[in-house]
Amino acid sequence: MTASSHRHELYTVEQVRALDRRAIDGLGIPGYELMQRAAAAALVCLRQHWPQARRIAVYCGPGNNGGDGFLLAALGREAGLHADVLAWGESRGDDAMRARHEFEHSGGTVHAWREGIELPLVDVHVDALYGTGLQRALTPDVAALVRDIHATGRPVLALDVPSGVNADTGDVPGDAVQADVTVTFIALKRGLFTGVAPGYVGTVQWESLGLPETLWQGVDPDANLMQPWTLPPRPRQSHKGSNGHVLAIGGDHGTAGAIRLCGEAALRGGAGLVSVATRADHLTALNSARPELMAHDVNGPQALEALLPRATVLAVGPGLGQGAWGHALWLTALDSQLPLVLDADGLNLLALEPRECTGSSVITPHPGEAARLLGCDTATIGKDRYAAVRELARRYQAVAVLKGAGSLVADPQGRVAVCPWGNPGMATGGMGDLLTGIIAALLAQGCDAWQAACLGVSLHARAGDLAAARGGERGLLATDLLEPLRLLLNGRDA
Ligand SMILES: NC(=O)C1=CN([C@@H]2O[C@H](COP(=O)(O)OP(=O)(O)OC[C@H]3O[C@@H](n4cnc5c(N)ncnc54)[C@H](O)[C@@H]3O)[C@@H](O)[C@H]2O)[C@H](O)CC1
Ligand SMILES: [K+]
Repeated sequence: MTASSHRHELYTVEQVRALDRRAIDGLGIPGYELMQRAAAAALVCLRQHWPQARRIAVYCGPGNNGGDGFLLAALGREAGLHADVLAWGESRGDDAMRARHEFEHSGGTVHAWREGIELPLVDVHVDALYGTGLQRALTPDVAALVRDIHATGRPVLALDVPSGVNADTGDVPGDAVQADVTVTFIALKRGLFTGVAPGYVGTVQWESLGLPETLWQGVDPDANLMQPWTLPPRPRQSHKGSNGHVLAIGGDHGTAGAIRLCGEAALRGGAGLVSVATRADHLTALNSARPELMAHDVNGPQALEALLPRATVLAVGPGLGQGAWGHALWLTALDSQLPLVLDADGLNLLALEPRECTGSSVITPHPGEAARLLGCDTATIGKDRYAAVRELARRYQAVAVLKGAGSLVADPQGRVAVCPWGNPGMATGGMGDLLTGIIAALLAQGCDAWQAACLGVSLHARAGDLAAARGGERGLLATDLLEPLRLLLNGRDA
């Protein structure tokens, strides 16, 4: 493996510290050398992104993140940049203090930052306040500094982690630096890619600090970033029966749209046949809107059971409701032991009547549904999305998709994949119904639950990015994703 193969691997802070230790104790590279390499890599990154920058301000915190900042400022001065350094708190630790002294001995001046002082007018602000050592919300004074930095309107380069972001979970307990670029060292921290963190990191640039491959031997990443991929082209002799039959179940009175979106997404996702089991009063609308869907009036479990023999995959929940009708269909679907995707009210019913799912099942909760499924509040889910998605998969013995910025996929064995695509325009009604249909379609085409969930989440999010790139995020509708989805599914997005 080359170092670049770590570009998609995500690690916990504890693992990164272990890699740190391995470099220092195992490879004999002093911690200070790592700091020097981090500073040099950060300066290269700064010059790449802002080649015209002449003046920088570096805000140094008390630990080694601050140490990186002092050395970056010293190197910047050597390279002809004007570097203002403002330090918050006394430097702790030999390396950080040594770095501060190196900056001062190079002729630099460290200004003690205190609340209310005027920030220097610069081209780029460098955030070297906190990195992986952040343990709690920023103190009010540092939070005020962060707001002052944002108020200047000048770009921000964050060293290793934007200060205020929990590098392990992606949670931001208070304020945090809003970076344009985050240059992160040695390994990608998993917290940079999920929860609220994606809104703070800007462009993430990974720097290996030139450490040898041996460093990573025996250290398995905690999670992996999804990469663009799609299904291989269809065999020429395909026929509609060879790509499965999705049966979408839902659409109680007044919520026909959800199950229609799910059914249509299953068609666009490549399923050979798609049927919809729903209320009688929706059939006309469904047939006229999308005649390729086979719409069935099911008034109860018996009517649904009559449809099951022809189905290969179930999509259960969009618009299902939690009344007697929906509950009876939900129970029949789960008892069928067919591969299934559970979403929306299908998940709310599961939270009320918890049970393990069959082998090939995928559950797709947003944070609120996840909270109900785990018996906690939504804030707890956001505090550690990795723990939440792993618990969902374990408890329900299904592949779990925890939706939201940086959607996560976990299997019951604890494997986790992170989606690096998607945008705020996708936070609108119907997007979840689409995802359910896409995942069902991929199951119907032979993907196992893990593949179907990962590919479905990535295609859905990439389609959302393509659609937003065309017309903007505001006003993005679920149906806007259907055409880009088809392009991506067929590898035609380039
Ligand atoms: N392996 C690598 O990736 C390298 C990491 N380097 C840099 O070192 C930091 C980690 O340094 P550390 O001293 O452990 O912690 P921080 O500098 O992030 O934090 C400083 C210190 O502050 C205290 N603290 C934590 N949270 C708060 C808070 N909310 N309020 C006040 N004080 C707080 C705590 O005691 C911390 O220890 C890493 O990010 C990299 O930038 C190496 O230099 C290069 C290789
Ligand atoms: K930082």
